[in-house]
Amino acid sequence: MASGKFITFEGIDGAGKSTHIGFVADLLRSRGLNVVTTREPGGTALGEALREVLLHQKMHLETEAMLMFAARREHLAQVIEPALARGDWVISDRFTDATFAYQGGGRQLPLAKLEALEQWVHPHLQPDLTLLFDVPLEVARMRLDATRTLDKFEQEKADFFAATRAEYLRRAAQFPQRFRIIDATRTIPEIQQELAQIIAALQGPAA
Ligand SMILES: Nc1ncnc2c1ncn2[C@@H]1O[C@H](COP(=O)(O)OP(=O)(O)OP(=O)(O)O)[C@@H](O)[C@H]1O
Ligand SMILES: Cc1cn([C@H]2C[C@H](O)[C@@H](COP(=O)(O)O)O2)c(=O)[nH]c1=O
Repeated sequence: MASGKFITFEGIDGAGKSTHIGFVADLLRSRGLNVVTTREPGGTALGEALREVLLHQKMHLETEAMLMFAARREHLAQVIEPALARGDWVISDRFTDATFAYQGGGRQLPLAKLEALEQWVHPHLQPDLTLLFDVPLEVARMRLDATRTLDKFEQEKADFFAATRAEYLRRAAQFPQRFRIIDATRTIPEIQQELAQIIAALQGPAA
């Protein structure tokens, strides 16, 4: 059986990552692949309940980081690991890079503490491909303001998002083999054209 791959979408709030998940999933499905789309925090009943708490309640920053990993543990056990074991492809709207970027960069939690949690929760699994949707803060803010009521993270100030974006970019430089930085200031069709090329290269020649 062909083995599925694990693709994650990352970026600061409003960068535009969620807009493209359906497009990439449809591309893969059009090639006959089984695709599971999911998100973090969330993806399971417990994860979605934790998401409500995480996105709307104030808490100690270490509690926040540990709850992100608790939701992830359940997500891995119930959704991600079984899907990959079946040979399905998994697309997740955020994964552990988000914890490093938001709790490590934005909230300034020591990265060593997050590395310890990562080692505990998924010592042997990393995404095959991480698409980092990158935009300047002002662009992200404008896109968010246009659309919705802001949650706890989206209400953070510019310096929080500057630190979050910087940590994403630092990780992209640290793990160049799995990260692709997408210039998300471009139009949606331009971005989709690049995504199609990246996915084709990841998948290899059509059968
Ligand atoms: N390339 C683009 N150009 C213009 N508008 C865009 C672009 N990409 C997304 N948008 C719009 O920006 C808004 C935010 O997009 P989206 O929800 O995909 O962002 P996101 O990065 O997933 O945000 P969050 O992480 O907060 O969910 C939406 O209204 C979407 O239609
Ligand atoms: C996984 C994860 C997420 N977050 C933050 C990032 C976003 O502000 C929200 C999720 O909302 P989205 O609109 O679905 O992207 O949660 C975080 O701080 N740490 C994490 O590990």
